[in-house]
Amino acid sequence: MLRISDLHAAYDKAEVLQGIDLEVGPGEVICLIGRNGVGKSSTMKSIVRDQIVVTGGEIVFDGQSLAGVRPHDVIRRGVGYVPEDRRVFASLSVLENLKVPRPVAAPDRRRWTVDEVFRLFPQLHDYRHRSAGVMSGGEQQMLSIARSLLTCPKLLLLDEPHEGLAPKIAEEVVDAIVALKREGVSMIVSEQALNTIRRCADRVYVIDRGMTVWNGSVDGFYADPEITRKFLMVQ
Ligand SMILES: Nc1ncnc2c1ncn2[C@@H]1O[C@H](COP(=O)(O)OP(=O)(O)OP(=O)(O)O)[C@@H](O)[C@H]1O
Repeated sequence: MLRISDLHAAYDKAEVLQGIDLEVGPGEVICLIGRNGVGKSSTMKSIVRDQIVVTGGEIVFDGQSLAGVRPHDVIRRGVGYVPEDRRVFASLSVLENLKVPRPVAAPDRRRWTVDEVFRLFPQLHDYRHRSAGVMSGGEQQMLSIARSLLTCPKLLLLDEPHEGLAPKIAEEVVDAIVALKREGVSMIVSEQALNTIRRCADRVYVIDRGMTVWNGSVDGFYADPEITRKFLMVQ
């Protein structure tokens, strides 16, 4: 579904990605792990061409290169993106936010309706007439995921989905990720919480200094304490 080979990417002249290789298969959930600032968000931004410039390597989605494809066309092709800062429209109500995505005519893709995303996130239904800007961080995260589902993604990119959320809300967001996995949605999740990795990941990629330095199964990840020591502990 998605293959990234030797990806290099830069903000202005600062090259922050210097060799990312990864693959996501249909229905697969992979977690990107690594210390702060190693390039997890930048990898996702490179896929959707958000702020960053790809300077080398290749990103192939659904058999087609994404080189030169404009950000909104990447979304139209079936990549859903939930950025770390959520980007809900603060002055619009929950329902109005959910009406923003334009319907996609793609018979091969799972279509999501507003009612279905309300079933996934019942709080959003309760608050459907409330302004998004006054909702809590967790509710905004749910709204951002729900809105992105309405673009009927084949692949969903979730950047630190429960960053800064209270534990109970964070758990609800993880429950939703697990439910989406059951629905067969492929996902790349930037994740630090080991509990979440155990619950949803099929495979893990460890990123360090803009490069993928390890990948393997979740069991393989936990079986090798050296990986955590070398790439995840703050030095
Ligand atoms: N918009 C930007 N302009 C310039 N540099 C940036 C920008 N966004 C990120 N960077 C830099 O790129 C590098 C990689 O950052 P990135 O956000 O991808 O890391 P991360 O692994 O997602 O970390 P975190 O977990 O802290 O979000 C860092 O050195 C960061 O300072």
